[in-house]
Amino acid sequence: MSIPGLTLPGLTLSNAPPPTSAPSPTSRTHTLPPRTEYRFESPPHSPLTIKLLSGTAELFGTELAPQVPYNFQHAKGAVYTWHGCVLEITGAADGEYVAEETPMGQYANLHFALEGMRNAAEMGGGIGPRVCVVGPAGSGKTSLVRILTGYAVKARRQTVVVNLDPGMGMLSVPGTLSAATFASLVDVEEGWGSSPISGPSVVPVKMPLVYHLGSAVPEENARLFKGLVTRLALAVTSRLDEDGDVRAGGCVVDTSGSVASGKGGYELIQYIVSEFSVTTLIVLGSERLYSSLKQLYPPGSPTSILKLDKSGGCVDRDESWMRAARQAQIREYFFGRGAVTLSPYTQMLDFASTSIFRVSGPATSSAFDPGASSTADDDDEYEPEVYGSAQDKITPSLALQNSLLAVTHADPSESADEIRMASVMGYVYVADVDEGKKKLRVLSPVSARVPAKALLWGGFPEDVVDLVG
Ligand SMILES: Nc1ncnc2c1ncn2[C@@H]1O[C@H](COP(=O)(O)OP(=O)(O)OP(=O)(O)O)[C@@H](O)[C@H]1O
Repeated sequence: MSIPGLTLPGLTLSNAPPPTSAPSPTSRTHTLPPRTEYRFESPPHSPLTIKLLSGTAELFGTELAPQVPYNFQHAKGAVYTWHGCVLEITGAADGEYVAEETPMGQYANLHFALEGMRNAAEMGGGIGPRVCVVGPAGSGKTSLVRILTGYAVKARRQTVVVNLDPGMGMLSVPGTLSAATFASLVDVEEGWGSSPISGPSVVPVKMPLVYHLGSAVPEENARLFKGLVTRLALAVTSRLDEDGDVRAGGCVVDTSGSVASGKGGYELIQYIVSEFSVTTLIVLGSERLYSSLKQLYPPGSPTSILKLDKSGGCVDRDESWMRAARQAQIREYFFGRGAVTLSPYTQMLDFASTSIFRVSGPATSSAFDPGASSTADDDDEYEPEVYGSAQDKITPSLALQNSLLAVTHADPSESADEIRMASVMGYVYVADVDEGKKKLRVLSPVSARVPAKALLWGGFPEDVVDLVG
């Protein structure tokens, strides 16, 4: 047990420890005193393996099972211990050290405060805390959301996690916005774990609701972003309203660092807070942001603001690191990871039977204007580019090769805006385009025919050139 008084359901069921083996010659051990963490950066091409030999430890809020090797490749992270532990590390690290100063005490206190709100909600039949984490890029927002989710699961809560940072996907590919209820263990190695559309998983899978934003930062597509935020918020709110198991758990929303940059007077943060009726706004790593938001949400407003320390372990990731991480996430979506190897399904599609819509150009419909009443639309300094309408049905060409297509729930006959705003069933990868035979060879994570729905192409994430040989 990492945190006194909490139990971790399901761990032994999903991660049975293998027989203990003698340490390999390349391995080393680290003895961690209580309340310290082992921080590591694993290289892109060889795994760093961490095994808990004794004591208790957790990675971003999820407890490590004893004697189980966890593999990390092209990853940065920290294993924290409340009561002390011994770790066995195997493989080369790009960087590793044990840190004594961490904000984990603050994060645990926040968890207990949220538990208090959840208990009160349970007693009164109301909805639990709606938490939103904001801060600059690399300030540790996603890590904190994972920690809060892991602790909520340990406390036997069900919490809805919402990812509004399209830079990396949650239970999906990059370029998406998504929401999922976490009632079971969060995957230690894989971040958020697997969704059913990408095959079996060692830990229980979560069913995400996914939308295709198709850009890396919300401002590139601010209007569409708002529309999708509204749709996600409606879905999450109705889930919280209707599902008694989830209601008290509330939700935790992760955001993109770009919305904290101050452009437009934090208009997108205000939009998110209002759509999700956020009760608790957590600011990480920026005094300026905290001070500005305090003016927007003074004491007595329904949203309370809390500033927490950024972990000294948070590391900046340059564009080439992020690009490699995105490509790895897409590869895992189709092929799985580590022991869970998936067999994606290849199929041929006739040009005539596909309805592919290019994502580009300004949104034209006046009906699609979810942010029209927003004050910042009048802000002269803030002129977000409005791209993203599903405008033209295209004839497949070589330009599609190596790209992802979002398979939406929309029928091709629906309006351009409905198609653009539709939720996504999953993604297929265009492995080959034969313009002569008018056929596409696509890779799909499930062995079923690609349904005759509207497919979206373009934008972000970038092409993955060597996904299939
Ligand atoms: N305590 C820690 N020790 C080591 N690495 C850490 C620690 N906390 C976070 N990191 C790493 O730092 C990087 C940035 O953290 P994180 O992704 O949580 O930040 P973020 O604010 O969500 O970033 P972005 O806005 O760019 O998505 C990640 O690679 C994460 O794994």
